[in-house]
Amino acid sequence: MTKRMTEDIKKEIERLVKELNYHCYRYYVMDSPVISDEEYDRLYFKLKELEGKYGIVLPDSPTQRVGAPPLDKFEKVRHKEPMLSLDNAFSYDELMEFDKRVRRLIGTQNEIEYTVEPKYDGLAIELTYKNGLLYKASTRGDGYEGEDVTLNIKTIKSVPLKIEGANIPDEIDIRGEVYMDIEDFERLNRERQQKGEPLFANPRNAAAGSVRQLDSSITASRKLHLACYGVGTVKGMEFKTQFELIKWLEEMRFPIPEIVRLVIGINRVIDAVKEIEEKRMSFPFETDGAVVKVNDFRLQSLLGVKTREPRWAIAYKYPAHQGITRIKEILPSVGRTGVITPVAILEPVKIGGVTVSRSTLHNWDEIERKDIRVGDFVVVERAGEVIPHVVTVIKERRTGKEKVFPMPEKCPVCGSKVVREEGEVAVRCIGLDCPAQVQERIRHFASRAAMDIEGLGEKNVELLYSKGLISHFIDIYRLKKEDLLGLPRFAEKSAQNLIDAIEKSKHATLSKFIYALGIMHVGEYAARLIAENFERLEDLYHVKPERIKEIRQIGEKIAHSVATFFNDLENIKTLEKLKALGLKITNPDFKGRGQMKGPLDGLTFVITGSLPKPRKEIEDLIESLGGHASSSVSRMTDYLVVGEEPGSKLQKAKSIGVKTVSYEELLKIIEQRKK
Ligand SMILES: NC(=O)c1ccc[n+]([C@@H]2O[C@H](COP(=O)([O-])OP(=O)(O)OC[C@H]3O[C@@H](n4cnc5c(N)ncnc54)[C@H](O)[C@@H]3O)[C@@H](O)[C@H]2O)c1
Ligand SMILES: [Zn+2]
Repeated sequence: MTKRMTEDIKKEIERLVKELNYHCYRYYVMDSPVISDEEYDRLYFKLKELEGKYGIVLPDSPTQRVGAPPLDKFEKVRHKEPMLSLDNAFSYDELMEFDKRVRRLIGTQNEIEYTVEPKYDGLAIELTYKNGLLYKASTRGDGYEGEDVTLNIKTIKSVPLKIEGANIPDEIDIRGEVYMDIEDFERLNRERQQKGEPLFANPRNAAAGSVRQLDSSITASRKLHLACYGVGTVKGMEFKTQFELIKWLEEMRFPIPEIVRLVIGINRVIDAVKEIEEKRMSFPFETDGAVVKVNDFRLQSLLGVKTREPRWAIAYKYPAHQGITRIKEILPSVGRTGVITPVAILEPVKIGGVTVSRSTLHNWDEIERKDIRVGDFVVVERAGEVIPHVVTVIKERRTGKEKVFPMPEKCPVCGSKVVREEGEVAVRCIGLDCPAQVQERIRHFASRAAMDIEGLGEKNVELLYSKGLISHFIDIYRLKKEDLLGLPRFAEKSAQNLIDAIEKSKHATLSKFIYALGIMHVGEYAARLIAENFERLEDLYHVKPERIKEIRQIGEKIAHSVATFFNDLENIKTLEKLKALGLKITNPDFKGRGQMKGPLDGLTFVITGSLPKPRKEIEDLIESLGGHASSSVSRMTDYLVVGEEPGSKLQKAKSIGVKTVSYEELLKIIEQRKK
């Protein structure tokens, strides 16, 4: 390699180190990152690769250290044993490699015993207890030295100030994660928005920011939680395994991770990793992965540590659901009810393996509150099937060229006046013949979850509408093949296909048909509930709102909207015309009128410990009476049903003020509510 090339590589490494160190500062010190974790990880791995390939490692490289040094405003605390980071695996193959490495280093062919726990996305904390009393709490800092945050940590209600029992060590350093539930994070951000304070990018930053400031009354107001999963130095006692440690922590009333699995062999590890991935969406807090640890502490010390991370553990990372990108433009989009929604067109960004290029901005109140401008860098979140949305703007990255996007005065499609009703945030086009609305209604009618007419998507609806062939969904059933032939995009075969698809759609189920009608507030789920309760379409004609409201889980708004629709004579005429055009509706979902509200309607229950009957049976009972049985305690929980040997859910429930009842009390509640 020429001298020139070596120079270039050195420069590149220096540049990466400098950039990454800036991001570490933003992330670990200021608790306010300006790039996404995925982007950070990409740069980090690039640096690591160059370092490995060319053997150039700068002393201040982020690959050589954990976190960032403590802030001067805090007293410093030296950790007796360093608090390390974790190595990452992004695939099951990488987990298998980890297992192979472990077995090779130990020198065994046998399967290894591992624990698998959710990876809490929060702030690592060390709690030192002397003679049973909480003596000091410190942050991880740079791994060797952290910040003294004892006063702040003491305000977290689930942190035991004292450990009691026959079996307690003289001194122990317990490690865990301080975190904030997603709901509380969102509430906090809403409050900050109202006060014009900067928003936190995610619950992790919010938790870290709440602990790493000097006013403990602020920490106390933040609803923080703790999950303990590890230990540093212990004097006067000995733990043999990770699982034994966790059991002891639980016994001593420390909050422990929601799930801790003890398994043998890497295949069972992968099962547990999958289990946590499935359950994590129902956790009230963020989990960004699962942590796999060699269970036996003797084997752990045999394996030892590297500069930054132990060799006996690895974090399997789940796909992220946040990313950071730039808003290229904002487009007002007119929906089928005339509501105009601002949509952000984004520079495409990969979030959890899916490319996201648009995101809803909901309404202009939201734009104003979050101060979102064209050209801004924003944190975008995509969770499950929900449409991606903007969490916050990264104002630090503004150049001054960003543009405010005003509320339109006219409908961008038909030019009609735009109104905003009293007490509503939505802006609506009031044009009766607004093509956008008409086309959206037709497109909705034909969409997969509704009448499922293949070939009648956005483009073709627009084409047929512009040719005057359809101006209402009823016209779909008047289309003839001759109408289509000769249109751009339609040849003999494609025209026949569309006609066939329309013919097929005439055999619809009532639930899909109700959904297809596009009645305000009636989504797929509500449509199904209605179909479960009304046998025939005609039974809905002139229905009273009270009758709809009797249906379990259907509220005032939907009941009113459905009744209004079916009491309108024009609408009934349309439905009759559709029948005359050959529409045949069946209702396989009908369950009879027995589906009315149950005694537990609207209540959420969680079960912990062992009860007189199998858990599944009790959950079924709750659900059959209209209640909801959930697997984890959150603020949404109404009752925690407590059996013998309850788990950590009990503590969680107590710390957030969820009511607890015994099995007998549950039965009493049911009896009382039946009256
Ligand atoms: N966006 C940015 O600018 C930026 C900057 C720096 C770092 N980062 C991100 O931070 C991460 C690296 O941070 P890190 O070094 O703190 O490592 P990490 O957060 O990936 O993993 C290590 C930590 O996991 C925690 N943890 C949670 N649950 C645990 C459990 N059950 N058992 C053991 N530990 C558990 C511990 O606090 C431990 O210190 C990367 O994902 C990176 O993307 C982002
Ligand atoms: Zn319009």
